[in-house]
Amino acid sequence: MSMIAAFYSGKSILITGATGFLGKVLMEKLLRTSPDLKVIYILVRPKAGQTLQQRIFQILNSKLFEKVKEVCPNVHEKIRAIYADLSQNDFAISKEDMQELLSCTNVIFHCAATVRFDDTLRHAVQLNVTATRQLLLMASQMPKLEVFIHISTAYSNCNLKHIDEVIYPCPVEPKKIIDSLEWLDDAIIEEIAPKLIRDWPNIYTYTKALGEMVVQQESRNLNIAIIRPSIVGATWQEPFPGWVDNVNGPNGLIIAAGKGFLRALKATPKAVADLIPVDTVVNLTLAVGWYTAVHRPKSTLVYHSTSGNFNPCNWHKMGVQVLATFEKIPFERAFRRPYANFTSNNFTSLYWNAVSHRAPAIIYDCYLRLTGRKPRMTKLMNQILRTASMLEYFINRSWEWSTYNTEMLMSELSPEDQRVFNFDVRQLNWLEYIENYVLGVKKYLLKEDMAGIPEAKQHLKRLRNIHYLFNTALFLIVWRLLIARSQMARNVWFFIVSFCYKFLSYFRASSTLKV
Ligand SMILES: CCCCCCCCCCCCCCCCCCCCCCCCCC(=O)SCCNC(=O)CCNC(=O)[C@H](O)C(C)(C)COP(=O)(O)OP(=O)(O)OC[C@H]1O[C@@H](n2cnc3c(N)ncnc32)[C@H](O)[C@@H]1OP(=O)(O)O
Ligand SMILES: NC(=O)C1=CN([C@@H]2O[C@H](COP(=O)(O)OP(=O)(O)OC[C@H]3O[C@@H](n4cnc5c(N)ncnc54)[C@H](OP(=O)(O)O)[C@@H]3O)[C@@H](O)[C@H]2O)C=CC1
Repeated sequence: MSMIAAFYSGKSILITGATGFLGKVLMEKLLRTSPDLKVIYILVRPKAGQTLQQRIFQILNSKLFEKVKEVCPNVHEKIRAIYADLSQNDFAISKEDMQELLSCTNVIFHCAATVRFDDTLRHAVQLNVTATRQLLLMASQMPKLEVFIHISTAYSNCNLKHIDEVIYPCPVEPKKIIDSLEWLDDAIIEEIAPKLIRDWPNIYTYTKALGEMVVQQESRNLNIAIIRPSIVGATWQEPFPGWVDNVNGPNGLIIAAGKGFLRALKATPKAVADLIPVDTVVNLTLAVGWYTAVHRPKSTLVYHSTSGNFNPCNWHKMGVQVLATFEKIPFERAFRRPYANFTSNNFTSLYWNAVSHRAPAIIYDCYLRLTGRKPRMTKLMNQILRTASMLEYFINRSWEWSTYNTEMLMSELSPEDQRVFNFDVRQLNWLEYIENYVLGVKKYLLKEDMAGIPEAKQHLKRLRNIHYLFNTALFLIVWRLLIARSQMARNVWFFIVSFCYKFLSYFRASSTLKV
């Protein structure tokens, strides 16, 4: 019997961010491995015209939850959705709901965050710092609480090269920032933001670092642990390989490359691509929840959920495998044939952007205009290039994350727990994982049918022919223009023609001799 699964049985568990990528996989694994847990409270807000109930219904009826229903048929009864907006005071939770949460919760998983790199400082602080503080305050009023797990990011200290499993202080106290945001107006906040974030690459990583500091300062006598995942990718094994559901991180770029929009990326090929499958992060998170509740470490432990020092893969290897998978399982209706170049050189990157990205977009938009349609490619290309430039920081550097706590925990697990809650990425086969990842992007994000693969391959062949035709025509036009204007070009042309003629004559003569 798994000790971890047994620990969660009969428990009332509160999850924030349960509608997000990580939160869904966490909820799924909990319900599948501990179907007799008491209840999972999830703090949800209505979104995109959907009520709370509609959102939960959609999640629980998705493919991700198919396996759960086999072991936990009453899965709908196990989930209790509570209306909450984490950017509001007291999370806008009703008094009755708050009372229930305070009196019943045994375990908290705090996953909610704004993960946008370009969010406003005010909103990012509200979500990633103030809401964390508020949740800790709530936690301190929960008599039955056994453990509080805070999900941070391995990049919260990405201004350092070597990162230990400790909480690093930020130059400005989170409390001071929270207080000043109360009276400063938005324009001033945006003006001071770059000065505040200093050598952090964006507001997201900076506010996640502040969030960790808040956890340390407000921990009181709570039993807390922090998980720091690196770049969270599609599922590796559970509940099935390749599941993914949003365009964050590598996902959007894989789509852009597979559809032939993105053909070059400013990346350092040898830099470590520190991807970590989402199910690995979830397994570690659940194991940490159990360990922290049962062993009650004296201080707040930080666990790195990274792959680089266990089983490193670099961007070159990853890119090559992504491209190889596009050959086997192409995406439908590609704009151009998938091809990608990683370059770390600024000039080359500018060149590729002009020639491989902007020029084809402009030509295609001209074609759309001429055929009476609305141009859209330049706008889309600008969006992709903006996204790629926001991710550049992370694909041009390598970090070293120490993993003492993660390794210690691995050795504390029973063989059964090591199997059921496997977070040992040494066993991960990158080539297989990336192939499943790309397949998952096609199936679950793009919702493309596998039956369309032959047609997609045909489409790519047509694009290749168009490409050859275009290049030949371009070459002939340029050459014709050159010959018309330059004596030098004419000389070269006559030299080539006479050389070919002589070669052919010699070849003919020697073949006649043999006969
Ligand atoms: C020789 C060999 C060579 C071989 C070469 C082979 C090459 C093969 C190539 C293959 C590539 C394989 C390797 C890839 C490298 C991956 C690097 C990953 C690094 C990740 C680091 C993460 C570290 C930290 C991890 C963490 O700790 S946290 C998680 C990370 N957090 C994020 O990733 C949020 C980012 N995002 C935003 O920050 C905002 O999204 C924002 C972008 C500002 C837009 O913002 P905005 O312009 O306002 O646009 P939106 O309104 O958001 O969206 C407007 C429209 O664009 C869509 N769209 C939103 N996003 C994205 C996105 N990404 N990608 C695409 N589309 C997106 C959205 O669907 C909407 O479409 P629509 O609905 O209009 O149709
Ligand atoms: N994805 C990654 O690569 C990495 C993620 N992380 C961390 O993991 C955690 C989860 O990330 P991930 O699942 O990818 O992110 P998502 O963006 O997929 O999910 C974010 C979750 O937070 C919720 N949320 C955001 N704002 C509010 C609000 N005002 N009120 C209530 N809920 C809110 C979202 O709800 P809604 O659905 O309503 O928007 C959603 O459930 C985060 O803490 C992130 O920092 C760390 C490293 C890497």
